[in-house]
Formats: sequence, C-alpha cells, structure tokens
Amino acid sequence: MKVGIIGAGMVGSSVGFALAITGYASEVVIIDRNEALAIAQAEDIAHAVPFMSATRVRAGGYSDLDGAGIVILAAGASQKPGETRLELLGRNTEVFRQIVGQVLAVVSNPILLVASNPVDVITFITQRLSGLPAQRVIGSGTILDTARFRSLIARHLNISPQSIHADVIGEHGDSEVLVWESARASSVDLASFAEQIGAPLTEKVRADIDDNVRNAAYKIIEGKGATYYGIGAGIARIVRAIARDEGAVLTVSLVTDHVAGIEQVALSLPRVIGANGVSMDMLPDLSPAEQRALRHSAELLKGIADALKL
Ligand SMILES: NC(=O)C1=CN([C@@H]2O[C@H](COP(=O)(O)OP(=O)(O)OC[C@H]3O[C@@H](n4cnc5c(N)ncnc54)[C@H](O)[C@@H]3O)[C@@H](O)[C@H]2O)C=CC1
Ligand SMILES: CC(=O)C(=O)O
Repeated sequence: MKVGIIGAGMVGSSVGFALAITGYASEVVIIDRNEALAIAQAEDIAHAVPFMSATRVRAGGYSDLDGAGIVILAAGASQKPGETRLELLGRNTEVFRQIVGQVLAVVSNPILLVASNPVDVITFITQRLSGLPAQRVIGSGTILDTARFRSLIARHLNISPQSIHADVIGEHGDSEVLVWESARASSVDLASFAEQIGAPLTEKVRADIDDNVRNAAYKIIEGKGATYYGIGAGIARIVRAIARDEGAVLTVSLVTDHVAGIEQVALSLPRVIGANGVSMDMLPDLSPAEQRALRHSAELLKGIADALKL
C-alpha cells in the first residue's frame, strides 16, 4: 500500500523509517513545508531499505499522494520541556486547517492517521474538516500509552510485553485511564499472575507504573527533546492492520458516538482495525474508579472540542 506522511520531523521520519524497515508499506511519500528536510529524511530512510525491504521511499509534494491508501498527519508543533499536549492546540489547529484540504484535493477517500498533539482533539478537528466517515480518521491515541503500560508490566513480571493484555484508554494525555481491572498476563488475571510468580502488584508498584506511563513523554522530552521511536512503531503497527486487513484490536482515537455518557467525542478505546479503518469499538471491563476516570477524560476532551465550534 502507498502511504503518505505529512511532517518530516522526528515523528514523521520515525514512522517512515519503521514502515521502510518492516516493509509494511510498498511506497512512502514524505511531505513537509520544509522541502529540504523532507528530501534529506527520505534519502536517509531510503538508504536503510536495501538492508531490510523493498519499500520505495521518496520526498514529494501533495500531488504525489495520488493513489495513497493511508496518509499520516504528523506535522506541527511539538511539546517543549514541561509543556502539555493541550497547550499545542491553537498552533496545530492552524496547521491542520492548512494541510487537510490539500490532502483531500488529491486523495478523495483516504484513511487519515493523525499523530500530532493534542491527538484526540486534532483527530476530532481532522474528521470535521475532512468530512470523512469517523471510521477513516484515526488518531494514534493511546496506542503508545498502551505499549508503555504493557512494557512496564512486562518488566515487573519479567515476561514478554506481547504476553500482556492491558490497555490505556481515554485521552492520550494527562487524564488517560490505565485499565488494571481487566488486565491479563496471557489468559491469567494480572494480579493473580503476579502473586503466583512472587511479584505482587502492590499499591506502590501500580503507582510507579502509572507515573511512568502517564508522565513518560514529559520525562523523555526533558531528557532528549522529543519522543519518536515508540510512536513511529505504533503508527507502523496501525498501517499493518489496515494494509493487511487484519482485524487487529488496537487502542486508537476516533470520534465516538457515545462513550461514558458523552456523545461525539474523540478518545481512545480498543477498536478493531482493518482495510476500511475502524469497524468496531469495545469497552473493557472497568472498576468503578476507572469508569469515573473515563467519564472525566471524555468530558474534558468534549469540552475542549466543543469550544472550537467546528
Ligand atoms: N501521538 C503521539 O503519541 C505523539 C505525537 N507527537 C506529536 O507529533 C507532532 C510532531 O512532532 P515532531 O515530529 O517531534 O515535531 P518536529 O518539529 O520534529 O516536526 C514537525 C514537522 O512539521 C512540519 N510542519 C509544520 N507545519 C507544517 C505544515 N503546515 N505543512 C507541512 N509541514 C509542516 C515542520 O516543518 C516539521 O518538520 C507534534 O504535535 C507532537 O506533539 C509526538 C510524539 C508522540
Ligand atoms: C509526545 C507524546 O505525545 C508522547 O510521547 O506520548
């Protein structure tokens, strides 16, 4: 499948690299308002291809998106140390007002994958600006937070993160909800598994994992200025689910009709993803506290999106 990437910065280039080395895309076109950057990133990534795959990688303009099945939107401002994702909203709304129309002028019915922050509100904006069905406008949402959650639980239990089934839902941001209630290691209840191997999930263990998931971006940005490898791999994983029509269940953001008593809000839930985008949503079993936290997250995002009066 041909994939376009708008934004050749840290995130866009990491997605391009992940797509090229996995071969999940047959062709990748990278576009940025800084053409020299797009060309340099595309060339650098193309030089990795002979070792790994047969993906064709190049820089281009919007007209080069012709025939793309997926367009990844990773353009715009990113957080400075200490800045929240929501503080990027004004700047990135303007960027998306510029780019969404240019994409749709060339590709009439793409699947749009939104990475730019605050990703839930930007996904809402992109769906409204594009007029595409909600199922085709997918925000990376909490796919990265879920990966962080699984990797930290796996580290605590000393097993593979692929054997952990645990999700982060709600906002990709400070109000996100780590779902402990239905978390499992293989098919075993997570708390029971942890007890059985002598590594119980004490309140302190849970609090440390929560802190390191919720605040991962702040800590990494403090240390190296940006996060990009995790989201690069996460978006490549979504592309694979679409390109191979997998029906994979991934936590992604989407404008959702009803969730936690709130209507028409973009946030993350586990969703089934295949060739036509998202086909189904699921709500994991939640504890009463997790239900309240999800409602809070949904209300927060709804309030911000409604204030935009799109
Ligand atoms: N969803 C997630 O989990 C994550 C999201 N992000 C978000 O991804 C976005 C990009 O982050 P980085 O790549 O680190 O930033 P960056 O600053 O490295 O790259 C952004 C790129 O966007 C380009 N750009 C800006 N306006 C444009 C326009 N109108 N048209 C075309 N290109 C334009 C810039 O020239 C720049 O190359 C940020 O909003 C960041 O917060 C970052 C990490 C994880
Ligand atoms: C920057 C960002 O959204 C993240 O790493 O989670």
